[in-house]
Amino acid sequence: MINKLIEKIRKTNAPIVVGLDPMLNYIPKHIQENAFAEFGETLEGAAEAIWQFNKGIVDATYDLIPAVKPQIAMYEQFGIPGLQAYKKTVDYCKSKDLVVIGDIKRGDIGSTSAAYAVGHLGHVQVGSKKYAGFDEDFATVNPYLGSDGVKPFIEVCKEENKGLFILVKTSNPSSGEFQDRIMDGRPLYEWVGEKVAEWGADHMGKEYSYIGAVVGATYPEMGKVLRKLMPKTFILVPGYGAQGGKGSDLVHFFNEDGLGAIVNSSRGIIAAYKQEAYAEFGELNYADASRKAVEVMIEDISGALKNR
Ligand SMILES: O=C(O)c1cc(=O)[nH]c(=O)n1[C@@H]1O[C@H](COP(=O)(O)O)[C@@H](O)[C@H]1O
Repeated sequence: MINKLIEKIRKTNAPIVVGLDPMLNYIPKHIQENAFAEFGETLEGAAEAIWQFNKGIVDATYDLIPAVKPQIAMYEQFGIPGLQAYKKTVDYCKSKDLVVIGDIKRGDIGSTSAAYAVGHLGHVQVGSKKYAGFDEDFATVNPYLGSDGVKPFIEVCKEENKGLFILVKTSNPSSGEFQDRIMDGRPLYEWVGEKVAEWGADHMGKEYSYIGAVVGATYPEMGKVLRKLMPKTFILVPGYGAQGGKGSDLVHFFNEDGLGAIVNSSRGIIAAYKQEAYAEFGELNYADASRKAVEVMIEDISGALKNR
């Protein structure tokens, strides 16, 4: 799957991911009203609204981008109907040939991680039959429980030709509270980065490993160090746009081959129509505003990479 992701990045010339993180307050009124007219002001109504909203964005952007990253919490808040909207979104994006990164941030003791891995990336055995669960292409993993919490995910990726992005240095303001703590002379995130590179070395695609890392756009200096520490690791870089990351901050997340990173923006794309810069589109044309925001993001990142 890492090979497909790289191939699609080359084809689109866009090392970006659109984060499908729908909140009801970003969803245009006409979509909410239609969904509520059919299903009432219920969890089913909310789930229908987020699905219709996502479909509009995917239809307007799929030809420009290699991948999407639905964040499962945004769906889980609407209970079972929300999870059904998550699955519908995953399947629809796959039908549009997009690579789907399930942002599930799981990680537990080995046996529980194995169940998470099967449910999201693998197939579960039911009697003589096997079934896929959510069936994303990649999943995000929290490595805090150590190797035995991560390895079951790696095993399933190997069997199923899937991939991971493992949290190394997160984009949020307090990520340093634990991740930057110095242990044996180096920050914890470097130890984690080194471990991710080690896990990845045994699980290579053609050019990069299918065991990737997550490093926030909001910490460009740390990104530079981690890029060098994990040369064959693909880095998912969230924190662009709504959290303040810009193209010029991101050049060192990429290798000399122009590859090695993929930058996520969620609110900056899906709620673009709410920004002054895209106000001309209006609420009805929210998806066109998202398309424009994708074009601007691609230009910002590729411009920065050209000028480095
Ligand atoms: O794993 C992630 O994707 C992630 C890691 C991280 O360090 N920071 C981070 O923001 N994310 C996710 O990336 C998305 C960022 O959303 P926006 O700030 O709206 O672009 C959310 O889905 C977050 O859960």
